[in-house]
Amino acid sequence: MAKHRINTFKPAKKTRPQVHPQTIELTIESLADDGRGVGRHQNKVVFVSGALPTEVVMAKITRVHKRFDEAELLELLETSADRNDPICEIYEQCGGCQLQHLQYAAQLKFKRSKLEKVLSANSASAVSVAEISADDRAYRHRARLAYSDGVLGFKARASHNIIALEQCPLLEDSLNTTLALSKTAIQGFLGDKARAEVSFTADRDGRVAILIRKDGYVDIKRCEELSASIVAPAFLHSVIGSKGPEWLGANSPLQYNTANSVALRYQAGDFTQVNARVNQQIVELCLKWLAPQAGELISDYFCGLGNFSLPLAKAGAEVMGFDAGEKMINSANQQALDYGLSASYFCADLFDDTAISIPANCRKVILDPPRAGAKALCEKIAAHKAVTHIVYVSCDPATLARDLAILRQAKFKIVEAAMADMFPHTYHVESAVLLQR
Ligand SMILES: C[S@@+](CC[C@H](N)C(=O)[O-])C[C@H]1O[C@@H](n2cnc3c(N)ncnc32)[C@H](O)[C@@H]1O
Repeated sequence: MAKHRINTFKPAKKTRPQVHPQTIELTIESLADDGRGVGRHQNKVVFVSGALPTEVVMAKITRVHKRFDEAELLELLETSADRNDPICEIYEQCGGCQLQHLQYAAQLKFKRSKLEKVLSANSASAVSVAEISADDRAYRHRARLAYSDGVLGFKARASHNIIALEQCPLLEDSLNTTLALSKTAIQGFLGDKARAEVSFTADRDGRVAILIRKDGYVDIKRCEELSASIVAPAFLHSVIGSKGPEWLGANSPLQYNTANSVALRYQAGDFTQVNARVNQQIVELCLKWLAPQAGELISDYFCGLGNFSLPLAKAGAEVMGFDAGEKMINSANQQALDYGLSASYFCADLFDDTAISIPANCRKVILDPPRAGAKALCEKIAAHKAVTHIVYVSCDPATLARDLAILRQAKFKIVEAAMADMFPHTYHVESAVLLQR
């Protein structure tokens, strides 16, 4: 008798999450984009914060993912020759810096290699990378601190907690002095319950504007009292509440120098480049690359206050600038008038391709987008036959790589490149690339 075949389908056993040993030993092979060491354990990638290439470490797995694990450094068994003592006491806890344990020269090499990878992915490995850097300390002319539960400081590493800040070696001296002299008054003003963001901005003349954005209403009388207690040359610029009125106190404009003897006037809250010395060098390089001719039209996308285009106009070009920040556009137009320059600025959302305009007679373009890059704009430029020169200033190698690929499809070639260390001791990479067709 034929036996019936019984289909004994058994559901596959659920695979259990792999049990990881808590503590592992591994060799670090490279640095990830966010500055963590990358090693392998049982063929799986492990990111270890604080570990450097060539080091052998003991690490504790803290998070398990499908394709990689994350781990905390427990002990260094072999130490890299590039290891450094951090320059800040709270480096291990603070979320502001990621590379203080790496010698500064090696940080520059790491950042340069990130740009080189972008270039080689875009068939431009033969293009050499110029380097722009300045002091690796006291370089920040502005800082945005968080305030919660009575604590004023930077966000902690991998957490929403706030680390109380006394001094930061990356801040310009005037910011550290202001922090020391006004912290208690600001804490008294905000109390224990409020959550707020407190920004300090130092201008080229050493004045420091304090801008507070806080939960809830703004008590005008208490703002006046706080303003009176701030020690000059610092001053309370404004206090902005999430509900109700703003206190616009001493909001006279600040100034910082860009290139070509142009001083940008700005308000606390406007976008300014964090590192004025590095910024000046980048603007000078971009001016050299674009070689503005008298009367020729150059468009500046994501122009902010006109950091690139006012110096270009001063060099003789006619410029048009575009940015989403309405206040900055108004300010750029006013400064063009004050300097008697041929520059006009327009408000536009440059992520919306229907809002992007490229003038018909525009051969040269500069763009300086935020980290999200400029995909819609690059697609427009690619299709615009008149454009022959592009300077792309980027703060994110990943979106730069994506956008360069779009431009390459439209026959643009990368001819120059520079890595600018705008943010020493952090993993952020600023770069500029010149393309031509
Ligand atoms: C990296 S900053 C560069 C500003 C200026 N080029 C400079 O050097 O000071 C990026 C600029 O992009 C602007 N921005 C951000 N999102 C935008 C958008 N969707 N459309 C237009 N501009 C935008 C910001 O207002 C900011 O001014």
